[in-house]
Amino acid sequence: MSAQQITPQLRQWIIEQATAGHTPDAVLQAMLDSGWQEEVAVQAMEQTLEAHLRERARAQQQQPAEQPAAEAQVAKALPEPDLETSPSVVQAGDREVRVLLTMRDPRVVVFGGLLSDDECDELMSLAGGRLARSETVKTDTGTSEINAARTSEGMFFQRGENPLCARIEERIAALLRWPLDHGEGLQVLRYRPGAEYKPHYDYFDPAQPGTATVLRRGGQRVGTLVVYLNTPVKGGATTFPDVKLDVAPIKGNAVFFSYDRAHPATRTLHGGAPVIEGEKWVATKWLREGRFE
Ligand SMILES: O=C(O)CCC(=O)C(=O)O
Ligand SMILES: [Fe+2]
Repeated sequence: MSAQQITPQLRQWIIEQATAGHTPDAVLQAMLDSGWQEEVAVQAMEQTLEAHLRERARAQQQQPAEQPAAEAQVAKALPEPDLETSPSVVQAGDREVRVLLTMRDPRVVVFGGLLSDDECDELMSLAGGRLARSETVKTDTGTSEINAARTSEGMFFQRGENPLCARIEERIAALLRWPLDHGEGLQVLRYRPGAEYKPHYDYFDPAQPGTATVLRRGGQRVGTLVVYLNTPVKGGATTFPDVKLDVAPIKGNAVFFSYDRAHPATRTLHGGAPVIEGEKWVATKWLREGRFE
């Protein structure tokens, strides 16, 4: 076999598997199953998930820390736009963004014109060639499978990977008053007709065995910003079933929601409704409670 390269795509795939809660062993096994040389696979894992591997060694000696009861957690700082002086617009660094809707519980804010049409088009074309059907590793067998709940195709950019991503990341950091280094790289998803993302929570489930490990890198997710890169012809709303809210996917607009704890009580259950006609493209930015390096 010729020398195998550790590509950014491979590193991104490893991070996706880890953030989906799969153990390093399962991820490694999936790589070996799909033809990676063990030496290359291990090196890729180490480079990508040093903290992850350190935690695995530690986890063999100690049980993961107990999660405090949801009620016992104290209020923590969250990403939040500055809407105090004006309810209709917010200055997001280099761009003025419209505020179209705010909801207190769950905290949801819909923004208008976060990205220009040109920025949306450029982001779609940068992501286009790198889209792959979102795969996850089956925890029981360690093999890869297509996740039926998520029929979109996706890719991750590294943070600051290109000038456009860097500009958008700075804008989002200013918009939500949340440090740039507390954000994951932008994820781009494309839904074709019939594709959907069934209702889910974006925080890492404390009941999953892999979660304690995943949290070593940046801690919990505390906020999500979904930016619409195009306007599907029909379907594709972002839905919040607990509060019966549907957000229309409109090019350049974005929906933000935050969650102070990893618990359904946040009412941040949400999904991408099936696309009926045309395609739907989104860029998702997840915000962590700590530095995501
Ligand atoms: O496509 C959508 O509207 C929602 C996307 C989403 O939930 C996510 O990326 O986590
Ligand atoms: Fe989500």
